[in-house]
Amino acid sequence: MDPDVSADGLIAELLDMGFDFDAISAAVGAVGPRRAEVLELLLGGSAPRAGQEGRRGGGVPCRPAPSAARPRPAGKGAKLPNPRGRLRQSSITDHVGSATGGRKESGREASTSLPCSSAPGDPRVPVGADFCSKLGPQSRSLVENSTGESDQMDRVSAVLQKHFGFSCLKSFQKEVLDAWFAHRDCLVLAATGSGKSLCFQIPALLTAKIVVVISPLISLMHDQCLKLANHGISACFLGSGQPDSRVEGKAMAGMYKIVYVCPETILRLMEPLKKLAEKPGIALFAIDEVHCVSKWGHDFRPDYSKLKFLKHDIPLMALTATATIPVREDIIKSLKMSKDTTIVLTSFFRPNLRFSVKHSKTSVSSYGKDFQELIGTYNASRKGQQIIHENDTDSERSSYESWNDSASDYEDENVDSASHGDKNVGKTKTSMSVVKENIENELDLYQGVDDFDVSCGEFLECSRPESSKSPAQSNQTSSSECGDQGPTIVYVPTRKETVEVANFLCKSGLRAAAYNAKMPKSHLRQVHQQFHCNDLEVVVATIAFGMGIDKSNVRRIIHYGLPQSLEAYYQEAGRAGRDGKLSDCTLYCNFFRAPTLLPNKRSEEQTKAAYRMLRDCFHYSLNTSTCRAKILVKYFGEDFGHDGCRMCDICTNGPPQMHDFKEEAIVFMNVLQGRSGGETEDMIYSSVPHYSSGRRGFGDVPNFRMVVSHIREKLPRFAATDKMWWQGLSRILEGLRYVQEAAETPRVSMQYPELTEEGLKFLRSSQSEEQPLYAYPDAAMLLAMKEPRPFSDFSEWGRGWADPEIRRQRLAGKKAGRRKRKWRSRSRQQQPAGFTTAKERLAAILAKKRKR
Ligand SMILES: Nc1ncnc2c1ncn2[C@@H]1O[C@H](COP(=O)(O)OP(=O)(O)OP(=O)(O)O)[C@@H](O)[C@H]1O
Ligand SMILES: [Mg+2]
Repeated sequence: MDPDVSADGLIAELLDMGFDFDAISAAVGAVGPRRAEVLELLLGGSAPRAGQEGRRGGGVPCRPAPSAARPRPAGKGAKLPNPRGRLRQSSITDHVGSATGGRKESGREASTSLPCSSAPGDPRVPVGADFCSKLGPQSRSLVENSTGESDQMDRVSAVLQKHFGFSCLKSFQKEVLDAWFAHRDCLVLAATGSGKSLCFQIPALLTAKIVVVISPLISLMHDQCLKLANHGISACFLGSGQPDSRVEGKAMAGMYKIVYVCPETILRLMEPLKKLAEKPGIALFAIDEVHCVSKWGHDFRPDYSKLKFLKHDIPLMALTATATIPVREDIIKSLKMSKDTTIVLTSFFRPNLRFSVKHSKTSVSSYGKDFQELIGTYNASRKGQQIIHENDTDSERSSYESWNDSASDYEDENVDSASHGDKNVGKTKTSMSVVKENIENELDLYQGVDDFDVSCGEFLECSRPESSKSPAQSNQTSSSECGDQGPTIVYVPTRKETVEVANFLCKSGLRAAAYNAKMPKSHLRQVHQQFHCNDLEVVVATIAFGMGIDKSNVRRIIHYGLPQSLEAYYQEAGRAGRDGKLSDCTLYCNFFRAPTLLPNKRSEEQTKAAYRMLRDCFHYSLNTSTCRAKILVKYFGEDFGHDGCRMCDICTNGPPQMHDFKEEAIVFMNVLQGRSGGETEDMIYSSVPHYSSGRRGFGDVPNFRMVVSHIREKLPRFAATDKMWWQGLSRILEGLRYVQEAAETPRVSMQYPELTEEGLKFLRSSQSEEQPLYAYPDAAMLLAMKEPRPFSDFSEWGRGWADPEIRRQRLAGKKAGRRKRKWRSRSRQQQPAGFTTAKERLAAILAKKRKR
């Protein structure tokens, strides 16, 4: 049992995990501030206690993770090899030499003690033994002659068939292995799900040396180790959270064929690694998800950038599916990869992924509408099974049972500009800043690998559990528990939302679970396992459940809220359809709310890059005319050969009608230029409120809101136009290079638009020429046109808002009103026994703390 902790500390921790305050207070009230019990209550009694692998009642039995929580003690032979010298580059002759004669010395037999069998396809055959019998003395000249090449491929094929059950390598995998055989560094840029892992796993089977894999997430390392163990390959992962220090010792003694290490840990392991390079030798350093090396990448991890020391005499293999061209250049530079590095580049296009984007407030109030289809899909596929959502006492009900339905509170605090329009600009802004602060605190970021430490990390090779199946089939076959629908991953931006959405889906009868970095490790481990066993229909996760996760039958990826970059989006979408079957990737986002959320710790340079990535992502969602797949692969520098994917919402629905924006463009640009809107003489630059205030040091450059307000006020025919519509126009004009952002750190939406030379030229020529300016309206413009909002309200509200006194009054009124509503709605709810006491107790604790 977890030790008792202080109540407020516990509350803070649980809030961090994303649980609702009221649910926490009720749970604490019921069982006292005891972490394990409170967690168990919040997780609906399903979370196993530390070290205990459990499963939810009624679910299909899952195979327990082999040795996941049961590290074996180190064997007697687990001594560190003789420390001598620096890392020396291995060569193919070394590999073969070791394979032929070095097996005994390696000390690895302690863990590869399974009998050598000549039965074809037996995964338990020690690979080195098989090679030596096959290759004999000729093996030393493998690189030099063509016979050698075919021998290499024979060996690869044998290993591939035996351990992985695949009949042949993909051509890019062959190229990568060729580079490794030729002892060259290699940068592998290949689509998600294309099979990059195999490129560094196979070398471990072709030599008696060790492959060291640097990987950013322990959940990912866990995933791969588990699979390798099932394929008869010993592996382990090392992290600073590794509870069993013996695993590290054994790994550094060469007892596992593949050692996964997080970048933080490898820096600490330099000395033991040198010894390992001496004996039994390191065949390869692989850096998976290598985009984390680059600070221009979406998941920059500072410790990755310290990996350049790996550039010793051992080949480097760096792999990623989501690196833009600048990121690739940065990777090569940061890792000091050699000049003759082989770059293996495949198409990033995933032809079986069907992309679409939908507008949604993405708040509690829209769950019902947005998840209706998903709920219907699973419920329909489980015809005959009882749908649970009406039965509160059912044992399979939500694992995130919350005692309050705080939807109304939530909505109060998340005023949505889409529904209230510009007249609520000020109101929205205040709420947004509150929300922003909360969300920033709740964002899951890969700051430390410990967050994701979900297992003990030793995976000894074992015979295949489902021997009749090929490993390639093993996670496709038992999808009956997900109906025939395959599981879904819902990605949400915050930890709180993981709990809220999972709770909602559970109440609707789905087998759903939340996953975020702050949740207890035992719970994360269980979710992982249930997901892989097809025991869960939906995992609602933050980015913590993203990179590298390989499950073949994921049929749907739903992003409920905008991701922070297109790289992250494509990476997460890439979890779908890894079996090649048609799968859906749907992004729900609020077209009316430009995202503003950025990671907390960042330099100015990173802030700019983060805004740029966020902007690209927002523009992707607003696109109405270009094939989604085309935009995505183009983002990664690929020229999309086809017209379109013929599957995404754009390809199937077609673009909207083009519109001639010339008139509006001239009005907008004239105002930017400080001239009249073209009609009324008094509509001059200086009359725009705050125009010449020089706010934030942008001199006379106008604020976007004021420009729009000015246009609407002065030109009655534009009175009903929406600011978002004008933002859309500014995006079109920015695309044409007629306007640009004057702010030094451009946000997602334009804030301080200014005319460019091109724009001036256009304005001049527009007076004489009749040329139209045809363009496709974007999704926000289309929506704004569908729901026009009158100007007068905005004008009054906006003006009032500009007055500090009025603003103070309004804010005070709004706060009081919100508090009142929240209190009323809470007291209306029926609280379970003990709630009042718990609340009082908590209030007293918090008050006491505050006093101190
Ligand atoms: N030669 C092959 N033939 C058939 N299937 C293969 C082959 N190589 C790999 N696969 C399968 O492809 C799937 C995806 O592999 P893997 O996880 O290595 O992809 P990845 O490229 O690393 O993707 P991501 O970028 O998302 O991490 C795996 O289930 C693997 O078994
Ligand atoms: Mg991978």
